[in-house]
Amino acid sequence: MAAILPATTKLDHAPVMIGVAADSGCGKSTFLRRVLGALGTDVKPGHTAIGEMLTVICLDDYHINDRAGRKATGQSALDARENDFALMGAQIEALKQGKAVYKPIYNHDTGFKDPPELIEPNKVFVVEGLHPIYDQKARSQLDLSLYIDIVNDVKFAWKVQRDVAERGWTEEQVKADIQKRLPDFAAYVDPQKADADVILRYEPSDQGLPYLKVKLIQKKGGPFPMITLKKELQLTGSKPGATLKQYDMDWMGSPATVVEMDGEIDMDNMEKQLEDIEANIVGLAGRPHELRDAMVKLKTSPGSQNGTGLLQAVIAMKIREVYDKLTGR
Ligand SMILES: Nc1ncnc2c1ncn2[C@@H]1O[C@H](COP(=O)(O)OP(=O)(O)OP(=O)(O)O)[C@@H](O)[C@H]1O
Ligand SMILES: O=C(CO)[C@H](O)[C@H](O)COP(=O)(O)O
Repeated sequence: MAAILPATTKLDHAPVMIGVAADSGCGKSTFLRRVLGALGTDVKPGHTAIGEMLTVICLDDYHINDRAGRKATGQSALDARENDFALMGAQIEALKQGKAVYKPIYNHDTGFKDPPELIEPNKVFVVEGLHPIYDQKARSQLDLSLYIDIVNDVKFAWKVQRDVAERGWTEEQVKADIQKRLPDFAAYVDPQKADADVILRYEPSDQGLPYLKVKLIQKKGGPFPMITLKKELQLTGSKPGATLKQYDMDWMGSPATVVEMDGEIDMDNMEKQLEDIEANIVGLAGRPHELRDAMVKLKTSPGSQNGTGLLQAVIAMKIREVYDKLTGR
């Protein structure tokens, strides 16, 4: 079976490719729901989520070995040597050219590789996983790349909360698992944040965990259409309140403009506070109250009260802006 098929479908524009790099369990599902909302489309859940406008490719499918194979090599799935970047790059390039591909499948339930599946052309592809920006070939096909940068203390707090409550792990086991992944994460995943167009970084709040300080780090002169703030904004109400501010910084050698939110929206006064935030943002390019409405719609999803949800919703609207610009929609 050929891994790449000739172009058959005539799209009226080249597919738009969005790369989302993040460690596993970092909230990509929630983020993708926000992107679907901004594009006004939906996908059918399945191994590969596919809709009439957008297809989500999980790059775990390009793991070379199955779980037992990795045990034999002694290498983790984060290790570049465990991922077929040549095939990944060739298939992302083919999809960008409007071709169909037979993409491999890595089955997380069984730990085996399943038979390849046919991926047909679509208007937008989100390629998400550990390494969308790692290899030059795949990276060069992306119209926009996002890195979700979660500092270890935050990752640890979330994982403990989920794995201890829902999966029967002890806190020590969660800690050991994170520690085991750290060297390969630092070697193969984390460096991608230097090359991403936009970085969403989660740190502990100045008021300490569980509150968060979230930074939207927008590289200057790149494909991400930047937002700025009219002024610094303080939101009061229930603890801890929130501060939104903006400043410039050097991000790993690139000049960047950062919009930061530290703290939380008062959920009893959510709509009003979101209106104040939305009115204070310059360059959002949305419909009136779109940000407020998107946040209210997903208010029970993780992060909807803090900067993770707010700035994910902003990025989702920006993905639509990039799509509109590239396709003349
Ligand atoms: N913004 C957030 N604020 C707080 N907790 C979060 C946030 N995003 C994710 N989490 C935590 O992480 C867990 C995983 O989130 P989610 O289900 O969206 O990730 P995922 O899509 O399974 O991860 P991935 O696809 O990256 O493996 C949630 O159950 C929640 O505990
Ligand atoms: O980091 C990961 C990406 O999701 C997984 O650990 C990797 O894909 C291996 O999967 P599994 O643990 O199911 O064998």
